[in-house]
Amino acid sequence: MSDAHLHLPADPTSRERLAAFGLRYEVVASSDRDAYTGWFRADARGFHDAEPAAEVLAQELEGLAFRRTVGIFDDTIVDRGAPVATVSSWPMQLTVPGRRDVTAWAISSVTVSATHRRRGIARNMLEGELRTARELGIPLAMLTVSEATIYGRYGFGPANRQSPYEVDTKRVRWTGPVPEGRVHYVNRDDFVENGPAVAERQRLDVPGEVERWPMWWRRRAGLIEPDSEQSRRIRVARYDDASGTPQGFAVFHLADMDGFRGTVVVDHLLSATRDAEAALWRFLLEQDLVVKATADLRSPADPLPWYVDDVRGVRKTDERDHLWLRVLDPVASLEARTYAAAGRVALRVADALGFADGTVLLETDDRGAASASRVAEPPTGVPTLDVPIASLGSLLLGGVTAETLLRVGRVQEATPGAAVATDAVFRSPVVPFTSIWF
Ligand SMILES: CC(=O)SCCNC(=O)CCNC(=O)[C@H](O)C(C)(C)COP(=O)(O)OP(=O)(O)OC[C@H]1O[C@@H](n2cnc3c(N)ncnc32)[C@H](O)[C@@H]1OP(=O)(O)O
Repeated sequence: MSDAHLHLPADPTSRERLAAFGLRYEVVASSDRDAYTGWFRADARGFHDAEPAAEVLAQELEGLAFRRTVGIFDDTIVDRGAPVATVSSWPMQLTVPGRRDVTAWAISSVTVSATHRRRGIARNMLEGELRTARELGIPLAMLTVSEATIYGRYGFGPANRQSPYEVDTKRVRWTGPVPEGRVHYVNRDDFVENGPAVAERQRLDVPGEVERWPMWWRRRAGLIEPDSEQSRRIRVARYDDASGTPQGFAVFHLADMDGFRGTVVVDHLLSATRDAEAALWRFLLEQDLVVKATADLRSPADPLPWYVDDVRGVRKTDERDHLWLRVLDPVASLEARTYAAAGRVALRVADALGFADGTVLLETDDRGAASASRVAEPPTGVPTLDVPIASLGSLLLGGVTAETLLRVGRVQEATPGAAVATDAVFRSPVVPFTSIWF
């Protein structure tokens, strides 16, 4: 990863606009320990988290230094060391249909202090982020969100969904495959050591998957505060294939153990092969002294119900938006993925912020390769769809059809049948999913 994003100054347009309200908008360098610490304190406060413990803070200061951290400062407040707004961002690979990836601008830690809300600070920060990404030549931005009502106004559209599951483990019997490899208990360090290679083999399988960073592994394994009660509860099981290569991990803990009728809480299940996925689920569902298994953050298309005899023993307890995408360069974003069929479609993109406004002609061949170009007008006879920028983000990974967006008024047909023609090209066989928060 280049570190150009760490050195680019804060976006001048937002800097000027925020200065008019007496606010300083600045990149906080990780080398400036006091300011950097203040930024992390403000970030935690913005999400109503506890003040970070010293040992956690020390690790965050090192482990998240690959991110660009931006703060907005109000020099008139008492606690001037902490910014009144935070955002962090970095380039990260995003998988798109066709087992390909594209560099996207990941945005995280968006907070505005409770004392400074609803006066346009987030708007300036987000618009600044988008201009920064463009300045760096990055074709799209992405985030996982706390609320679904915040980011549409900046041109982000929901691109995939996530679900938690609950299994009545006494009710179901495993009917899925029983692979040849083995499940082993391993210590938590093993997940940090061998997990990244497994994730790297899995990443391109599913559109919407993203890269992970070293601290993610340590946090997931409970190694940030290894001696806390919560961390000590974490167990890790690894699946090795018949040749002994690690192909998957289940990170889990046991809850509600009173009366020996516990719950297996699956914190993360990672698998590079179908065998690993099946073996790990079987291991988790067949625990003794347990009556329930729960797993948060799984794909709404997870095969879990199909592994067991009584499909009603597996319940999807919710389903909601997860990854949101904001296309900045429609040509590069559309050309990054492959397509289901040969075809020509014109997309008249409306983008109030101007990044992607205009018409793009997408031409795909029968191998799925695409070329996209900006055109003044859609060529005669080419199916043409009017696409607000947020809807382009929703369509990109194939997580929703143009036909659905047409029904609900989130795209319009400029030529009759354009939605069906778009879907014929955009259709993707793998339901997009992002298996982490960032
Ligand atoms: C990727 C991530 O980090 S997701 C995490 C987002 N952050 C959080 O959830 C932490 C708690 N919330 C906050 O810190 C703040 O409320 C923020 C960052 C969401 C918004 O900050 P503000 O500075 O108050 O937003 P700002 O004043 O710029 O408002 C911009 C617009 O968003 C709207 N808006 C702001 N927050 C919300 C919200 N939570 N729900 C719905 N609309 C909102 C405003 O009404 C305004 O609308 P308009 O464009 O129609 O005028």
